[in-house]
Amino acid sequence: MLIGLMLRLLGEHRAAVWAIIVLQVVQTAGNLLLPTLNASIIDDGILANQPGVILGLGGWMLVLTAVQAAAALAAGYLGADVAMKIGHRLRRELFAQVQAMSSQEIGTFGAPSLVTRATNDVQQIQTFAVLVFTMLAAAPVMGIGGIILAIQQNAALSSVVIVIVPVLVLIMYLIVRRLIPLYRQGQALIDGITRILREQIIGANVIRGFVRQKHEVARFTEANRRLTSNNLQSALLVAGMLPMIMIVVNLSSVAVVWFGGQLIGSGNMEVGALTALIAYILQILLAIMMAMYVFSTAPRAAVCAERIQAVLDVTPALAVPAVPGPAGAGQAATASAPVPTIAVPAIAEPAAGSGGGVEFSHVWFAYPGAESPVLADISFTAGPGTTTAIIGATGSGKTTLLNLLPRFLNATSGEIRLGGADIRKLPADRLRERISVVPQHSYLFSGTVAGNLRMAAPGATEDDLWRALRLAQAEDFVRLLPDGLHAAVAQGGAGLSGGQRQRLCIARAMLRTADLYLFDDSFSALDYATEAAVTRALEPVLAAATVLMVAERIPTIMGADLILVLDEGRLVAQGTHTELLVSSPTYREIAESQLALDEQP
Ligand SMILES: Nc1ncnc2c1ncn2[C@@H]1O[C@H](COP(=O)(O)OP(=O)(O)OP(=O)(O)O)[C@@H](O)[C@H]1O
Repeated sequence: MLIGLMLRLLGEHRAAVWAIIVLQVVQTAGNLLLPTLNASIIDDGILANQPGVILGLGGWMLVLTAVQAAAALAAGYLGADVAMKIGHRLRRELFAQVQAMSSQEIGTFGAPSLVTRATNDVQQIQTFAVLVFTMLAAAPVMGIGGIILAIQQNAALSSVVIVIVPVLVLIMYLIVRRLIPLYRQGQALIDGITRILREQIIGANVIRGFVRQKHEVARFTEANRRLTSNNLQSALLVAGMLPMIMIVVNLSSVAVVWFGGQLIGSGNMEVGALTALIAYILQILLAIMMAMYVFSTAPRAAVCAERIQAVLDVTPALAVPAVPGPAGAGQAATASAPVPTIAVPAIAEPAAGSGGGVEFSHVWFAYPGAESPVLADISFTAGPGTTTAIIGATGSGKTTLLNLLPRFLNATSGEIRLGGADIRKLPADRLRERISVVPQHSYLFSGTVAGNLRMAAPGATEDDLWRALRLAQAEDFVRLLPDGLHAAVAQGGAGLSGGQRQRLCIARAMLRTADLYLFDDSFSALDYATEAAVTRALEPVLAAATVLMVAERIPTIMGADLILVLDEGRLVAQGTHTELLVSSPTYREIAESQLALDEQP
């Protein structure tokens, strides 16, 4: 997985990667030549009393060192540059993928894990790439070159390497085998701690309100302890590797000096040759250590690569297939739901000027892994220029039904038509351009009031923005903000009241001229008078469009052309207010209970 991912990412940096390899070869070759020059200085210069040789070879050593330093610098710079670009690309790919994923798909990973994958995991891959460029590229040249040059100095003494290498490889194998599960567990623990932190920051007031600080501190402390313990275990293993290697390396140096000393004593070896041989053996061992270090970090990078690839491998269920497959393609998880599925027709252009009439025909929907469908066999028609209200108990599937239209969720079976065209045949963006949504939870983004409104219509003028604010009864409070349209809005709209946020969301939706407007309980935070003012203002603007609105309050919906009554995912009745009062016991029950509440003193 790691190799596959790296090869794919390095594809567009081939020239830079080759340059890094060449530069590493140059700098390592320089490293390898230095002991031979040094041996010549000792044997042919110092011992032979030849100052000219010492100066000449010393000069070459200086030149070589300069070249080596320049190559190392250039390789380091290029390596870091390519690694950062890999990280940049991975983050971009992950971001685009998360944008394309449906809420169910995001839910399977969890938002905190996706954040860790796009930050920490990418960082691990980046760090690994730097190590590969700096160490792994140099290690083979250094190791193989060192062996050749060591044998050249003395073949018999060089055989010490044959003993050491398997010992070092065994040490590395044992440690890496233990590291892999630890790193895998470590990344999951980071996900966990991110999730707890996120919940505690977002839900700070709930925690304080229920005086649960102690419990939350204990929860965080436990997660923190487990992460620390995991990190300590892996750090200890990596740290323990170095002394073990050093023991093996030092013992081998002692052996070389011992046997080399005897060879010099018997006149079978020069002093310079022994110094060079020791230097080469150290270089061979250094090469092995570098490779071992890279391999000891590889398991963490491999785990991260696996986690990143798992996200990238998701085929977003909402992506419009080039050649459409069966319903729910890319939505494998829904296959287990006990609902029928049908084939998707081929992509076709929607009928031009067909308006925004909505038609549901035997639509079913089940969340992935759910035992029973949330929506069952829903059929209704909402003509252009009409308002259709959806009412039902909490959890009856109202939001789910609305979410099917812009394909935030894909129907498991059945057909939904907008303006006569099957919505699965339309590219998601084109479909969504025809729809304007006021979501149940009024979410605003960090920026300004104008920036938030222009999400719906980037080209809107300030006059347009004020007009939309006026429709949503939001003009007055925005005028009172210190910078008006340019007042800062915090993430999520913190700093604004629920009603203010809701009115800004309504204004945002009103900026878009759409065929279909979806209001999901969009007046719930408004008082009766404001709600009545908003609906009055919206009426002429929405006259030609199709409006689908979820609402809890009977007065909000009683003027609707069609009211759908949902009960546990089933459409139990449809009609106008007057019709339903007669024909639907469920509707009558809702109406009577609200009336009773309203009449209470
Ligand atoms: N992401 C999800 N995964 C699994 N089940 C879900 C998910 N979202 C909602 N549900 C379930 O689907 C059912 C319908 O939810 P939905 O939000 O559509 O109801 P609703 O009628 O809009 O409720 P409310 O009036 O409380 O907003 C509920 O039983 C809920 O538990």
